[in-house]
Order: sequence, then structure tokens, then C-alpha cells
Amino acid sequence: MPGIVIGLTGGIASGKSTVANILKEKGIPIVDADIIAREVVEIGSETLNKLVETFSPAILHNDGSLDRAALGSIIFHNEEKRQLLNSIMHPSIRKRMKEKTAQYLQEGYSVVVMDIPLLFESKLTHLVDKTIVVYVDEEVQLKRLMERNTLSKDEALARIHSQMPLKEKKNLADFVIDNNGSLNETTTQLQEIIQKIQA
Ligand SMILES: CC(C)(COP(=O)(O)OP(=O)(O)OC[C@H]1O[C@@H](n2cnc3c(N)ncnc32)[C@H](O)[C@@H]1O)[C@@H](O)C(=O)NCCC(=O)NCCS
Ligand SMILES: Nc1ncnc2c1ncn2[C@@H]1O[C@H](COP(=O)(O)OP(=O)(O)OP(=O)(O)O)[C@@H](O)[C@H]1O
Repeated sequence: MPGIVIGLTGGIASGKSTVANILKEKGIPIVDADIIAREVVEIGSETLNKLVETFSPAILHNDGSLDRAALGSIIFHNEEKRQLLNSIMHPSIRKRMKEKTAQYLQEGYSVVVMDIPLLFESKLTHLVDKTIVVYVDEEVQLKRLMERNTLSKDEALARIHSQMPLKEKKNLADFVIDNNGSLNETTTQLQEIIQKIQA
């Protein structure tokens, strides 16, 4: 019986990693796009060199590593530059995500989760069998993002508005987790969804 691939998505700071960690504790492997996005821009990588050519060496720290805050302040305030960034980074991220997912399925896992923030924006739903959206109200999302990343309201809103509205994603999902409440409430919803998917 081939394994089921679940696409986990939501909005920035909506709780995808929090949900992914609960799944990890259940022994379900997670293929995390954000982690892979860090791997593909390691010092000396072709992708990082392309980013420097495109956005200038101002996006590097003195040690040659990517200054994530510097690049973020450029692309989250400029749609054209964000699309340019995506065209440079997404092919290698997507390739590596597919490889990791295929590897877990080959190892015999019955469920594999792909944690992809831009699952719907990047039209990647063909890679997964079922989708789960982690939903929060925008004011909760804004508060949690500002607190977690110590961002100004303006910076946090720029990031939130660089993605498809969560209300839209909610309507596209096979399953929705309402993460406005406690971690326990989120865990209960997740357990019910996993039981339905594995049934
Ligand atoms: C711009 C970067 C360097 C900022 O790094 P930073 O450490 O501040 O953020 P981090 O990587 O933790 O991402 C935080 C969240 O931002 C959102 N986000 C990231 N990239 C994008 C993007 N291109 N468009 C919209 N939202 C994005 C996601 O919700 C992500 O979970 C980084 O976000 C990045 O490399 N983005 C491009 C890769 C990408 O598109 N990742 C999403 C894969 S689906
Ligand atoms: N149910 C909850 N109650 C309170 N705080 C929460 C809850 N879920 C998540 N958080 C907190 O909100 C913040 C964002 O959660 P998390 O990092 O899981 O979101 P994310 O969707 O993975 O974010 P990103 O898009 O940046 O990857 C974190 O500080 C997390 O601890």
C-alpha cells in the first residue's frame, strides 16, 4: 500500500511548524520547505551566488553567509523582487523536496508530510494527496508573528500580505485546523484528521 503524502500549509506564523512538531512526535516524517530553503543557500552554493548577483553582496554577512533579514526586507516589500527570488530559489527547493519525499515513501512510511508555506501560491497541490491548512485569524497571526520574530507591525503585515489570504487557503483545503485556541485544542483536531486520512 503506497504511502499517503499530506501537504501542510497555512500563513506565516499560523502554526505549521507547531503542527509539524506534533506529527514528528508521532513518528511521521516531515519534509520542511523552510529548512530546505536554508540548505540551498549555504555558503558556496550556486543558489547563493545567483542571489548575490541579483540582489548585490549587501545581502551577505561579513562571513559570506546569507543575511536573511537584509534579503527579507528587500523581497517582502517588493512583489517583483519577490518573484525574482522565487524564480531563483524554488526550482532547487522543489527538486530537493520531491527527492526527500520519495525517499521516505521508499523507506515504507505510510504517511509523509510536506510542510510547504506556498503550497497554493506555487500551485504544488499535484505533489500531495491531501491538504491541511493551519488557520488563524489575522489579528492572532499578526500578534504571534510580531512576538516570535520581534518585527514591527509594518514588517509583519508586509510578510502576511505577500501570501494568499488565509481565508482563501481555508476554502481550498481538504482539512482545516483552527489554531486560534490552545495547543491541546490544535492537537485534538490534528489527531482526528490523521485518523480520517489513515482510515
Ligand atoms: C527571504 C528569506 C531569506 C527570509 O528569511 P527569514 O529567516 O526571515 O524567514 P524564513 O525563511 O524563516 O521564512 C518565514 C516564513 O516566511 C514566508 N516566506 C518565505 N519565503 C517566502 C516567499 N518567497 N513568499 C512569501 N512568503 C515567504 C513563509 O511563510 C515562511 O514560513 C526566506 O524567507 C527565504 O529564503 N525565502 C525564499 C524561499 C521560499 O520561498 N520559501 C518558502 C518555500 S514554500
Ligand atoms: N495554538 C497556539 N497558541 C499559542 N501560540 C502558538 C500556537 N501555535 C503556534 N504558536 C506560536 O506562534 C508562533 C508561530 O507558530 P509557528 O512557528 O508554528 O508558525 P509557522 O506557520 O510555522 O510559521 P512560519 O510561516 O514562519 O514557518 C510561534 O511562536 C509559536 O510558538
